[in-house]
Amino acid sequence: MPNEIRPPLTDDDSASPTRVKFHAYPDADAWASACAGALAAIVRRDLERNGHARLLLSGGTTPAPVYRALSKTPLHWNKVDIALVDERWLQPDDADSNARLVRDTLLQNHAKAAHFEPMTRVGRTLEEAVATANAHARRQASAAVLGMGEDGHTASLFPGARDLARALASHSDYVSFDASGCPGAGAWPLRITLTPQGLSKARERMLLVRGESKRKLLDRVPDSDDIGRMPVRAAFTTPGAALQIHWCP
Ligand SMILES: O=C1O[C@H](COP(=O)(O)O)[C@@H](O)[C@H](O)[C@H]1O
Repeated sequence: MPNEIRPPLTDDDSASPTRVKFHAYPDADAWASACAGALAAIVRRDLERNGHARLLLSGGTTPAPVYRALSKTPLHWNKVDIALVDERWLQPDDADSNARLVRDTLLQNHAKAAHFEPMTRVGRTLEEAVATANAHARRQASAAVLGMGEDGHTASLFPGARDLARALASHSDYVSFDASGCPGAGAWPLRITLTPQGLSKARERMLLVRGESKRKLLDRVPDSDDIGRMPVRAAFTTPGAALQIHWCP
């Protein structure tokens, strides 16, 4: 992957420590409850200020305990929109879809009343799904909740993918993404993903990370100058809200 790929909106591509805050917790329970508390505070603030709130959520394996904890928080969930940071090109109820993860973990308990916008729908083409995600993205997100894969991907921005440069440079909030040949994409190479352009608009930015190997990976991000190999760097360098990293072993 060439070195020259850069996020489009970044004047200064150095990952400034002033824009990144690292929160470490002793265990998964403390981590989940603190992250859920931080998200609840963001939602509450936007409900008070604007009368509505909107969260962009990642899938994968990491965030489930946070979403479960958040689902039990009493909020005016009927005024909250839940959308996805990225999705695998699967039917909306597929067990491996990010929509299913959000439904099974967050959209329970109090949070059942939230309004969910899955990206995929039976009969919807990939192009229609991307267009719909971009139309919904006109409403500013209260927060974008990101994850990070062991390969350094975030959202569905995969290292070494042929679509990466196009996604990083896109002026759309969401794009389709072909991650064929990227081991980190698993059995689901075709994706829809938030771009740095979309990320730049979120009022708050969180990165949820667990485990020692990912912590070592995180430590390497500020010194990595190759976003093509380390797309999570976009979370550090894209202008906008500071990046709040929440980590536990
Ligand atoms: O495929 C994906 O992976 C990332 C990271 O997932 P994890 O299982 O390592 O937590 C996730 O953030 C993204 O939403 C998902 O589509």
